[in-house]
Amino acid sequence: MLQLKDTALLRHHAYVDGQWIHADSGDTMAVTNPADGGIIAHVASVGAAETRRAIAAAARALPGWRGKTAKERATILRRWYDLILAAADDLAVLMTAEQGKPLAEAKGEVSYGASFIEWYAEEGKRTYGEIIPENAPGRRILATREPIGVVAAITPWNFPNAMITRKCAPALAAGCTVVVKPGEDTPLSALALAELAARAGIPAGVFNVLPTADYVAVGGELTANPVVRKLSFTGSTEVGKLLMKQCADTMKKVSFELGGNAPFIVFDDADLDAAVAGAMASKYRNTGQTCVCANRILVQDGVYDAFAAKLAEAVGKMVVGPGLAGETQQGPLINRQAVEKVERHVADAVEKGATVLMGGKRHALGGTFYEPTILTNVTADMACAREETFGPVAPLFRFKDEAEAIRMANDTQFGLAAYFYSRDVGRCFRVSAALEYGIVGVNEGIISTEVAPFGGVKESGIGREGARQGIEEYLEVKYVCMGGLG
Ligand SMILES: NC(=O)c1ccc[n+]([C@@H]2O[C@H](COP(=O)([O-])OP(=O)(O)OC[C@H]3O[C@@H](n4cnc5c(N)ncnc54)[C@H](O)[C@@H]3O)[C@@H](O)[C@H]2O)c1
Ligand SMILES: O=C[C@H](O)CS(=O)(=O)O
Repeated sequence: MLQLKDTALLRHHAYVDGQWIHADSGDTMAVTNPADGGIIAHVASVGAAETRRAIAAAARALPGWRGKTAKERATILRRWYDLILAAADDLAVLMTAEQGKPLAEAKGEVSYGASFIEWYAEEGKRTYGEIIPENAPGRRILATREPIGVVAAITPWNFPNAMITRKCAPALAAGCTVVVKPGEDTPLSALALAELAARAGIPAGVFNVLPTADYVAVGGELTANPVVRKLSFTGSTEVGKLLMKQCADTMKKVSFELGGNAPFIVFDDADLDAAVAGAMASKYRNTGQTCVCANRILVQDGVYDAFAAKLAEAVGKMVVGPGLAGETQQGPLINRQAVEKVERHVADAVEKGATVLMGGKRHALGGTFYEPTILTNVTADMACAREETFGPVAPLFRFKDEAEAIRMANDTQFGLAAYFYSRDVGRCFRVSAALEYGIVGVNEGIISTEVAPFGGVKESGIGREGARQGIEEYLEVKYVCMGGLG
């Protein structure tokens, strides 16, 4: 049984139009703890009909919500922010229980997620328009920014709190209303956010949450319903492509935060201890299950052996265990399929000539636990070079010079995050300019923050979240030509 201070945060129903509702069919889905496979809760699993009602509720709530001043919306969002921080311990326990990440990481995610609400409560007051010098006498030319309307948000399991607030905070601040479909593995974090939104005074219909195992039906309604004017999706590139096609018939505005294949480059002029610390943070965060995890570690020949030895020493100290256990630094993978993908990548690499320096097999804890792993002598023909492993595997590649490092780093259809370590300032500017990615960490392994524009290029996505840019995704520009002014 989950140990919560505020048991009302554990919700089992969908949240539609300010009401907690069962699925029309009575269907529920089990939410399991990846650490032990135990069932934490049974949650309503809704379908297309409930989705239509949620969209209709969001449409009804839109005039009242967009009709508030940005300051009035900011006051309510600020209350939501304060309530989330006050409930951080419970929100972290819920998150670790359903997703598996270590409790310390879960607490970090709650703060990170809340930071978007704090940031956009203020940004909503700055959605300035323009008065443009008229092109003819008797006119005033205005360009205003207006909320796009009803927004659909579809979010993943790996950051079950922050991926929701990173979308909903700018959307709500801009005056939009939102219908959220969270990942089916992790609905509890989303439903707890809905409970706190209600307590904060976010009006009925403004923020709706649809837990479901039938994501095809719910997603199908969200992408086909003409009342929905915007889809914001975070998840795999494969699903992103499908949803983009489904949105085409109603010409929705879309933004996508998709898969990655991050290179992590270590030049021979790098501070190797800093590079190891950065690699540990980037690679093994959330057991390697983040879109910006280092997926390929490229090390220049002259420092390859020294870096590998230092990394192995650090990895060997990691504590693997259930996320709720205090000392845990690496938890379980989300499910059996995730473990099987990691096993497939390791087996493929070894078969093609890679060496297992550390780990390389399921952890003695069983279940979905996997040993933190380092592979050496990895080459571009291996699956882990082309696909997102999404697990605790650090594949080390060799390169000779800067030109080869850049060519290897860019040799992918993905373009979300890239990292490199160097103490040569000229190299830092050259390489960050040459890397085909939306995000570049220079001598930094953790780069995500609400103040910066987060997003990918190529097949890693469209649009940005966070920063000034993040609210633009939920606004439309209206040009008003005011004539007859004499
Ligand atoms: N770029 C980012 O910011 C970011 C953040 C987190 C995760 N991701 C990516 O997400 C992937 C892992 O997350 P995941 O396994 O949840 O991804 P996923 O694409 O399988 O699922 C993401 C969401 O889409 C829903 N979904 C899946 N198929 C659908 C369909 N046919 N119709 C409607 N909805 C559907 C799921 O229920 C879930 O809510 C990785 O590729 C990771 O890189 C990217
Ligand atoms: O997994 C994707 C998330 O966007 C990672 S982060 O928390 O934004 O770094």
